[in-house]
This record gives sequence, C-alpha cells and structure tokens, in this order.
Amino acid sequence: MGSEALVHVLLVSFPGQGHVNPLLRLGKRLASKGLLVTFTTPESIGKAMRKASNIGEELSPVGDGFIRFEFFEDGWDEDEVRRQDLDQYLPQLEKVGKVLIPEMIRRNGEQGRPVSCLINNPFIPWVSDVAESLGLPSAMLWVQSCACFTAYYHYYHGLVPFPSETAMEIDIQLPRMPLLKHDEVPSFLYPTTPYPFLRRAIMGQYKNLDKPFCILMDTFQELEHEIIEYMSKISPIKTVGPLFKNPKAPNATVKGDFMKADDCVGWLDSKPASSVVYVSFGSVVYLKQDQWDEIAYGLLNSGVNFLWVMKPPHKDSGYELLTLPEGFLDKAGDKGKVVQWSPQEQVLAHPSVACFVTHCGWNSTMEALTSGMPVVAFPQWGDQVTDAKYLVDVFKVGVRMCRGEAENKLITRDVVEQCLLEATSGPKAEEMKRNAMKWRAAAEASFAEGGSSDQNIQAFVDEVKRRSLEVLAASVKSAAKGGADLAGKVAANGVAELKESKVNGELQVVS
Ligand SMILES: O=c1ccn([C@@H]2O[C@H](COP(=O)(O)OP(=O)(O)O)[C@@H](O)[C@H]2O)c(=O)[nH]1
Ligand SMILES: O=C(O[C@@H]1O[C@H](CO)[C@@H](O)[C@H](O)[C@H]1O)c1ccc(O)c(O)c1
Repeated sequence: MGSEALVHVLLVSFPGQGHVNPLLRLGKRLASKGLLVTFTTPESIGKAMRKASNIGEELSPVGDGFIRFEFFEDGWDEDEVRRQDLDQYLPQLEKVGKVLIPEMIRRNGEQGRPVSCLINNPFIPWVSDVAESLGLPSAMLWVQSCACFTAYYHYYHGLVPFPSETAMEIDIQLPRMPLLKHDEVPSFLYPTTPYPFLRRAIMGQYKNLDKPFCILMDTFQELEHEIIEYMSKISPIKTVGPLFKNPKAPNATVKGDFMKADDCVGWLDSKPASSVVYVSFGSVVYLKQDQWDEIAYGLLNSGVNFLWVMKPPHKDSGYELLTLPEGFLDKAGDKGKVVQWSPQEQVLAHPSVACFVTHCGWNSTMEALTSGMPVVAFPQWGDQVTDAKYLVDVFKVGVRMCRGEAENKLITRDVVEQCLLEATSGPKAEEMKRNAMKWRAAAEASFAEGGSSDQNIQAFVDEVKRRSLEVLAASVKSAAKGGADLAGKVAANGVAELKESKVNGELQVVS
C-alpha cells in the first residue's frame, strides 16, 4: 500500500526539545500503526533538526506507516532575538501559524494527502482553533505528568488554594495526590515565578481544553494510576507512554535532536557495569557558575566515573558560557567525560550507567523510569519540582539533591558527593535500583502489544480513521453541492470510496 492511501495526521509542535521529542515519538507510534504522519514545527528549529538528525525530504517508513517533515517559516529573520522571549514569540507563532498551517493542509490535500486530524503539544493551543475552522478533529499531546496536568487544571479552575502573595508557604492537597509542599507544585504557579510567561502559555492551553477530542499523555496507567483514573472522569485523557519506546519499530532512525550527539557510547563501553554517573540538566535549564563548580568538585571528590552534559547556551539567551574549574579535566582523567549533547536514550540504557543526576524534566523522568535507572533529583522550575517529589517520595527511585531554583540555595560539593555516594552504593542504592527495575517492567508491559498504552494508541488510531471518514464525507458533500466530480477524487485518495446512493440520493462512504 502506498503512503497516499493512508489516513494522514498533521503534528504541530512547539519548537522546544522537550516538546518535539515526545510529539515526534507519538508520530512514530502512530505511523507504526499504519498512519501517514507529517511533523511540522518552525523552520528555525527544522534547520537545526535537519543538520543534527536523520531528517530528509523523503518519506520515512515506520512500521506499517510513514513519517515525513514539513517546516513553516515563523515570519522572523534567522537571527531574531525575540524568539527567546515567549511573551513575544508565542503570539507571533499564532499569527503566522493560523495562516500557514491551513495553507499546508490545503497543499497536502491538493497533493493527494488530505489531512484528517491535527495534534499539537502545549503552548500552541491555537492549533485546535485551526482544526475547528477547517472542520477537522484535533487532539493534544500533554508532555508532562498527569499529576502536573491535574495541578494546572485545579489552578486554572480555582478549585483549591495555591501559594499566593499573602500565603506563600501553604501545603496543597489535590485529589488522589500526595500532599504537596508549596515548593512541590509546578513552580510557574508561584506568584513569584520569574517565568510568568510560561504560566500564561500553559493557561492558554487550558483555555482551549474543550476543543481537542482527546488529550494524549506521555505517562502510563500503572505509574499514575489513581490520578489518571480521577482525571479521566473530568477530561478525555488517554495515556500512551512511555512514547520513546516503539515495539513495532524499535530501530526507527528518525530523531528530532537539535544538536548532534557526541559519541560517548565507546567510552561507556570501556567502563565497568554500574560505575558511571550520568549528569544532564536537559535542553533549557542553565545553572549558575558557582553551582556548576560545586557539582564539578562533588563529582571529583566522590571518585565516581561520570558522563556530564555541558550544553552551550543559546547565543541569545543572555547566559554566560559556563566553564569547568581549572585543571578539572586533567584531575578527572579517564574517570570523566564531558560532552555538549548526549544520545540520552542510549546512555540511560547502557549497563555501565549507575544513576542519573537530572533536572527532572518529564521526558528525562520517563526515560529514566523506563530504563530502570535510579536518579539524583536536581529540579529547577516548572514541572521539574513536582516530578522530583514523585521520583523521590512516590516512585521511590531517587535521592533529592535540591528543592528547586526558588530556594536560591547553593548546593555544596559535600552535598553533591554525599548524594552521589548514596545513589551508587549501599542499601539505599540497591533499593532504588530494585524499584527502578519494577517501573521498567511496568513501563514495558504498558507499551508492549496489548498493554494499556498500546491499547490506547490503537483506540486513538481507530478513532482518527473513523473520524477521517466523517471528514471526507462532509467535504465531499459540501464540494458536491458545488457540482464537482468528487467521488472520483476521493477514490484517487484511496482512503475510501464515495458513491451516490441509489436509494436516497445521498453520498455514502464505502470503505
Ligand atoms: O544531552 C542530552 C540531553 C537531553 N536529551 C533529550 O532531551 C530531552 C529533554 O527533555 P526533558 O523534558 O527531560 O527536559 P527539557 O529539555 O525539556 O527541560 C529528553 O528527551 C532527553 O533524552 C538528549 O537527548 N541529550
Ligand atoms: O521545553 C521547555 O520546557 C521543558 O518542557 C518539558 C515538557 O513540558 C518539561 O518537562 C521540562 O521540565 C521543561 O524544561 C521550554 C521551556 C521554556 C522555553 O522558553 C522553551 O523554549 C522550552
């Protein structure tokens, strides 16, 4: 069967690594179940993705379907610094996206690939407005935990008290969740957050939450059982995680990294089993120089092997380039490796890696749990502080190294060393590894064929196919009014055939 015969879904992503990764992974899962998937995000990121990853013009087969890429211009010059300011960039994306995405959809239709459904991730809720205006169904992929989804939901609807200027240090009790201390709720909800634009971005998604027919989530039933059960009664959520595993296409090479990963697997191969600490703070968090120095000395003093990701800051971010203490690399010798970007999935699956010092972004959290990898939690802001709470106190796979940026506390080298030792040797380390392996088994069961997430993805694919026939019937009906010979056109698209019923004169879909 050619790609033109498949139901076509358009995925529109906010241009952040932590957003592109899960949406692209969803795209691969949908493709592997027989859909044609087009992935789009602004060209500014498309350019980086093409350079760093294996992305070409052509269709890539994934399982029973295909994935392809089309990027769109955001209307700003290549070097525009305002892209770093979401308060300016998000309205710009909305303005151009509302014009260019419908054009992209029209073009695809003319080229024999009519789009049947749109899927977006948070920060760009206008995608469901575009879908609605074109009479297309839409879905949203939530790229954080269900616990965070619940916290934002209760904040948006004013259902429970959250920290406020007059009562900052209150505990927060959300249904079916552990009691959260004030600094364990997603930090964009603090009145004092330095990132109010991220709160606005997320609230924008909640404002539009009634438009998508389904909210897909990169989590799994067994991981957040109670809260998923609770929220499912309120919102049409479907768990589909962990998305980074794809049993039907385990070797799919399509990736969406913005930076080429440095080679470090050979170095890991040379190290004994469970001897390396992997340190990475994701794609956005950038620590201060004094904190970086303390981590460096903590790593050296602990005597562990380490692989440390030290990504360069974006040129317009305003961050100073971090440096390593003088003589650091010499002192570390072959015990340490510093890279700019790592192939994190491979690193976390590597037998030499003992634990992961992480900022607790949700992708890193899911990747760690699914890889059976204990963590040292070093959250900074947003969902990271809530994820850290869950990793340490609920999933019981982590040691806590800090409470978040809001605490404004320098974590000293002694604390770093102590946490590293606790997470790599002794009874606590063994217990965390056992728990992590339990989560890995549960994650595997959920994405395996017939598992909870696999069933939800299959049900979603079936629903998209069913709705695609409705979309087709509606468009044929409206075009037929204009006298076009559409039955033939639809048949050429191969999705379904439409015939005029001899009985009642209406157009009918014949699959
Ligand atoms: O050196 C690195 C650091 C991060 N990542 C990937 O980048 C994503 C980061 O997402 P996360 O939600 O953890 O954090 P964010 O970058 O959004 O803060 C994850 O999929 C990681 O696997 C990677 O491939 N190499
Ligand atoms: O990608 C950005 O934020 C990250 O998003 C992840 C998924 O929501 C989350 O788990 C992680 O903790 C976040 O760091 C991002 C944030 C702000 C910004 O200006 C960006 O360009 C990207």
